[in-house]
Amino acid sequence: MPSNKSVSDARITQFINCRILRDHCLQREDLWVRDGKILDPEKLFFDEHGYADKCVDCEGSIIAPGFIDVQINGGYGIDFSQACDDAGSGVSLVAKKILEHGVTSFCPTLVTSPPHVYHKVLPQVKVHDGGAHGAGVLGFHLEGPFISLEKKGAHPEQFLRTFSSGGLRDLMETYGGLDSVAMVTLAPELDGSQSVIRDLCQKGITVSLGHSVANMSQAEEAVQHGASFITHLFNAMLPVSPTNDKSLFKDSFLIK
Ligand SMILES: CC(=O)N[C@@H]1[C@@H](O)[C@H](O)[C@@H](COP(=O)(O)O)O[C@@H]1O
Repeated sequence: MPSNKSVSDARITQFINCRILRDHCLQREDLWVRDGKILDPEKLFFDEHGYADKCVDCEGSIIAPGFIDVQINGGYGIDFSQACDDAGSGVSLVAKKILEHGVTSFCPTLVTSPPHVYHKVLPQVKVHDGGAHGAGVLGFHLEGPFISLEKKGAHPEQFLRTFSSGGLRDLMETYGGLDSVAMVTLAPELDGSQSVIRDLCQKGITVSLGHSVANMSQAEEAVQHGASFITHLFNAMLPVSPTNDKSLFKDSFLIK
């Protein structure tokens, strides 16, 4: 019997023989979907008197939300931070491969690089949805170059920058544009960073704090200006200890 057309014309799919994550464990249950939305079977049967139009046998597979990878620098022989002519193909290859590992969307990430790398790579990749062809691209994650010299970690020192031209101008000179950018990692203790955080957030770009020697009040101010993420927590920031009230780490609780 088909779905109840008086409620909706959209077809209903029933996934059977699958395991779904509920209450912290995998449970054998059917899953009902209409128009991309999971349905409550009780409402479907008793209120709507609806039934599935299509049945899919999952043969014991797990149905779970996809992973979102917000920091991936490349893979499968591709380095996103290379200024090449076919950056789009590199991103597409990685998008296809990571789908096999359950990643359904991601942010191709560039480490601290000279301006010509951003100018070359960023325009070649557009934000797009995922599908059977590969994971969706949420936009670039630009990790640096506005980070702390002291906590540069593996990032090349010669390309680090400060907001010496006032903020937004430094961003534009360095990155060339922000159209395909989803996230920027920066150190909030750099002069001018607070207005940059506000400007980025107003453009819908997520600001992540990292590679930083920020103290508590600098991190707190960054959160107030819109920062909402921390890049590789514990790594490349001041250490935390019972007597150290300076670490950015303590502010991760505020961000949460
Ligand atoms: C503490 C530190 O410096 N961490 C960096 C990280 O910021 C960077 O994203 C990654 C790139 O790795 P890749 O160059 O091998 O892709 O390298 C290191 O893990």
